[in-house]
Amino acid sequence: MKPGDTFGIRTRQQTKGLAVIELSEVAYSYGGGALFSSLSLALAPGSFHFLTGPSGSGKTTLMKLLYADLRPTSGEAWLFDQPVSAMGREEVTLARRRIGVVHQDVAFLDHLSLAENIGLPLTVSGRGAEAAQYVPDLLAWVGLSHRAEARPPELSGGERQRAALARAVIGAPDVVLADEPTGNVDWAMSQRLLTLLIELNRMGTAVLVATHDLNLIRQSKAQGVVARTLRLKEGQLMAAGAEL
Ligand SMILES: Nc1ncnc2c1ncn2[C@@H]1O[C@H](COP(=O)(O)OP(=O)(O)OP(=O)(O)O)[C@@H](O)[C@H]1O
Repeated sequence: MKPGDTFGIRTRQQTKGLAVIELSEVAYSYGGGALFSSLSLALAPGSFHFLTGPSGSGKTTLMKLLYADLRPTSGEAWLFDQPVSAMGREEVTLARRRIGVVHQDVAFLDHLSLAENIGLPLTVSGRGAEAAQYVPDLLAWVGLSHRAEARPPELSGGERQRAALARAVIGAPDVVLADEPTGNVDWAMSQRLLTLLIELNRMGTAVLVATHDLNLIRQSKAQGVVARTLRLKEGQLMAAGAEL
């Protein structure tokens, strides 16, 4: 596969309606040199991607472009078939409700309980009744029912990561973007998180996981996941190969 290839994801015209999120020949710079000059990637509904690459290669930046936290310097990003360049703040906010993000540095509101934190994406949008309905199920799904009333500072690293995943999916997103979701946890916990992500994907959610952990990617294959692994290096996105 050549650098710059779009991984079978063709051109924008051919993919219209086939991607939940798409980047088309996107460039990005923080102000110095270009981090990316022409990146293309489309996440099909229900797809599973891993994103690897050396530290500083731009994985977090790429994820921010995928949920329109950053806007491309040139090229176009599409959220659910809408070009981000034509979207106002309100439209981006609405589109983001369909995207669950698990950040590298998980942040919670420390004065709220874990249950309240998980329900927050719904309660802030006036859907408190739904939060009350779904939070217990989500706590059970991630194995944290017994920690519902705990404050975030009391949680272990693995508990925080699982809670972050529960919070990311409470709005039933079409796609989940997880940045190093297993960064600070041991192998058993990272397998548990991977299993949760696989379950989500089997229910139809598109998933993209940025990770340094090649064992995690191998493990997903052992669990029968059909995942595409991309490697970001020197501004180029390539299919990862031999090392897996
Ligand atoms: N807000 C910012 N302003 C300026 N430069 C930034 C900013 N955020 C990131 N960078 C730089 O952009 C490059 C890519 O950073 P990014 O965090 O996207 O990489 P990464 O692959 O996610 O790294 P890691 O694996 O270490 O988390 C790095 O050189 C980083 O220093």
